[in-house]
Amino acid sequence: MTATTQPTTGPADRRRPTDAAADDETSLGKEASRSVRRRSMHLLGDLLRPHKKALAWAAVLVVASTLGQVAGPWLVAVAIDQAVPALQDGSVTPLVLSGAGYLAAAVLGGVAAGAYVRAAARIAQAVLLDLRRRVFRQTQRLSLEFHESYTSGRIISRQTSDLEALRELLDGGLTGVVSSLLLMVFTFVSLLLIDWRSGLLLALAFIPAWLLTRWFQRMSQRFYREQRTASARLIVKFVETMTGMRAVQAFRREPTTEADYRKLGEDYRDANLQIFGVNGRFQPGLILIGNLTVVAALAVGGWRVLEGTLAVGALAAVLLYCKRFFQPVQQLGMFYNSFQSATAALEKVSGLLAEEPTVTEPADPTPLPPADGQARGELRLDHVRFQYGDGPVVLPDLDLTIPGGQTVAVVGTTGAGKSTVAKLVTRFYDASAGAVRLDGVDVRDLASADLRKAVVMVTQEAYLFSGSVRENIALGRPGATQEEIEAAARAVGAHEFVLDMPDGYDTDVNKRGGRVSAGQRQLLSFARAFLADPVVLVLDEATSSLDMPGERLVQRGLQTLLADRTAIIIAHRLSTVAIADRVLVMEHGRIVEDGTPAELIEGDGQYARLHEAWQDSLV
Ligand SMILES: Nc1ncnc2c1ncn2[C@@H]1O[C@H](COP(=O)(O)OP(=O)(O)OP(=O)(O)O)[C@@H](O)[C@H]1O
Repeated sequence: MTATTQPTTGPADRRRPTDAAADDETSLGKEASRSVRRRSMHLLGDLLRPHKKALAWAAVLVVASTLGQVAGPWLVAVAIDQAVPALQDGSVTPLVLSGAGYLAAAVLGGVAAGAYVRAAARIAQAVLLDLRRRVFRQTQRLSLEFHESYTSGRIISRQTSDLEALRELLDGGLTGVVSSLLLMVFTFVSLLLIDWRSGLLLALAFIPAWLLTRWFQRMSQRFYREQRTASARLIVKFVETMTGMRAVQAFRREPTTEADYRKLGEDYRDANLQIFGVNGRFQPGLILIGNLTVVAALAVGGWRVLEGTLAVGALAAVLLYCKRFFQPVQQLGMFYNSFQSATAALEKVSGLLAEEPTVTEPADPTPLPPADGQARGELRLDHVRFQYGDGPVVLPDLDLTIPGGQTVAVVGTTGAGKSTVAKLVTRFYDASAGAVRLDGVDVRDLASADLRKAVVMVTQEAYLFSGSVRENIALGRPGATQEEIEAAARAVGAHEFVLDMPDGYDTDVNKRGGRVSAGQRQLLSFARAFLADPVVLVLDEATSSLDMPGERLVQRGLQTLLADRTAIIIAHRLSTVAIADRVLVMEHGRIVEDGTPAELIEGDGQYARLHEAWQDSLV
């Protein structure tokens, strides 16, 4: 399909506002923002559900490691306030016990922290693998309509940079966030238990820290969205330019594309700078609040020690706790960055995953009538009306019957709707009204496997997958034997040049058929279609990229391919039209002429004029 590999712009972009289309918005409304968040959370829940047990184990480990950490200052307080005085009284045991306790807490904390990191990593990797697969499966599942509006660059950025952002968060960030949060809570509770007045002081200091964090959250959420959008646009531009490199160079578009790319690169840089600007205020702000709190705790605590209302050891523990409390806050701030970027990524990925195919599989498919010696492959377009999304009507009312076995050539001015007819017959799109029927069965009622077997489309692009020539032909019928593959290649006239290739049928065609000419690529795709042996064949502009000798070669292959099956050929080349039983001339979505090539040439319509001009061009 041309459309799946070439990003479209223009009309496609103003069509159906897809769920995923929202991902280009940088500032969403409140309601939209909430629904996007709900959608992301739902996806996250869905991804984590299979790991419930592992998550519970990780939670046990993180609690154990945090307990190990907060026990330290408390044991210091015990040592100073109780063990040291006991030592002065001649008893060593309390000091030995608190020392041993400190050691045990440190070992427990360390071992549990290590096990937690490993457990969390296992969950994270499993979730990422699951998500990667889901995104890939989804992009294949979605209809052509989606791919024509959601550029391939955007899908690439979903699968790469967005999943990368999630990986960064899950790999390290999330582990850190959870243990940091827990450490803060445990530290605060321990402080309250040791000296509730200092606890209140800390709670007071937490107010400006909280306000600062909220400000940071708001700003960075916006800037991270902008950053991700800017990064996606940059990738889209890059992919578009690379996939359309021929057109870029042919039309000397390099300066324009470079200017566009530079502008997008600058936008990306600016978005990043904004993030750093916010970070640059948030981090030092928190450090300042943390240090001021320690100073205040020391001043108040020192005074109370002098007064005799606070023990020296308790003061030491208070100071350690105050200092420690703000360490995770800082860490949280740092993790918050990757958290933000991962949330934005998750929003976009969940948008993609929430898309539903517009062409759906019937719940209760109708089988095609069995072949009973009668000609099969009758196509009927029953008062078909069609428009792309909510765009203008492309086909107002197309009523057409193509008897089984007939070869129909469709010609007409550009934009007349010829390719649209092909897309409806192959059910890449569904009619907006009316129906397309194959042997009397509405194509919407056919199982997609049956439809794909019965109707095959060969496009101008004749896409070859990386792999051998054999594999590429065999795509027509998986499991075909070497003899069948060769027979198909022979039938369409591809066998000879395949044998001339370095490894014959085992030659790797490389990506996009780099080693074969356009005509040869076309013949290989004919062989693939021949092997598939469909009842209906649709050829979209199949010969338009060929030179004359190449065309003659393809022409012969084409005739073999068309024999005994219904065929719709959308062609600009009148040489292809000549082999058709019937010609349809289309204009503005309507059939304006319908007849055999000879009849139309005899007449004085559009086709006669086209044919005359073509004849003149040949002399
Ligand atoms: N994916 C799409 N989204 C929105 N509009 C589309 C899409 N594809 C085609 N159109 C519009 O539908 C109309 C018919 O297009 P179509 O491709 O069927 O014409 P065509 O006769 O095959 O033209 P050509 O000979 O140039 O290939 C055009 O106006 C085109 O702009």
